[in-house]
Amino acid sequence: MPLLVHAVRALARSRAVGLVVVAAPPDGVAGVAALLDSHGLDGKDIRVVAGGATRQESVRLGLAAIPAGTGIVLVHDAARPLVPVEVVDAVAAAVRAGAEAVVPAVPLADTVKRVTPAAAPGVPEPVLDTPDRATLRAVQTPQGFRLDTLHEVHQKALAEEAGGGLPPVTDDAGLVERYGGQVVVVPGHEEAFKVTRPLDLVLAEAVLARRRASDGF
Ligand SMILES: Nc1ccn([C@@H]2O[C@H](COP(=O)(O)OP(=O)(O)OP(=O)(O)O)[C@@H](O)[C@H]2O)c(=O)n1
Ligand SMILES: C[C@](O)(CO)[C@H](O)COP(=O)(O)O
Repeated sequence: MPLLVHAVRALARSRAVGLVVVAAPPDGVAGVAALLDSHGLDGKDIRVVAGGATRQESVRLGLAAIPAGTGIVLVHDAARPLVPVEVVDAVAAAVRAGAEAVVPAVPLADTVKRVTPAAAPGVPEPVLDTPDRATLRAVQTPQGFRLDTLHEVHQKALAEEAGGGLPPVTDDAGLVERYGGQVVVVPGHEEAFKVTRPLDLVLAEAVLARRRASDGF
């Protein structure tokens, strides 16, 4: 099953989710819609829209497809197909309980160094400092927001970009932070990792095999 289907299914399985909007490559909207249609995803309403050139633009275009009056929106990566439903539920619950922006995250296993990035790959990089690992978190998705909050920060960012302003952020919570909002972290899950490198695919296969063996997932 394609990773995208797993990612949509991970959201659709949550009782907190009523509608899933998928931002697809503009020339792939019909194909993605047909793919998702063929998988009958928990009977949830699935809409596919044309995405943008960056993640931030895709999110903004996806937001436009969400009915006004919706209270909570979760933004997920297709690249995090195995997020457990408990994480989806916990993020939605934290927004419902009053947080304006919620991020699932896990502590870091590695010590992290801040460096001056090298001009070319392989060139030694001078270390600037070592942040206290206890204060760092690796953040995941889905990230949860009040719809009005997320809409407002995306519109502000769009206006700034039009004026040649700040570059796109790498996650939506970053936009809330940029405009002074309060983001909170809730526990994420090691299985919500991002499938980016070849080794991640091996790990994803192993997680799926374990789930199949243990609960017929
Ligand atoms: N134009 C884009 C680019 C990305 N995404 C979303 O953002 C997620 C992360 O995308 P990307 O930055 O391409 O992640 P990776 O492929 O993991 O690349 P890298 O970590 O190397 O940046 C994707 O899963 C997708 O859901 C999007 O909606 N629209
Ligand atoms: C949103 C995210 O997955 C949080 O870790 C991450 O920032 C996405 O980054 P990418 O470079 O767009 O994959």
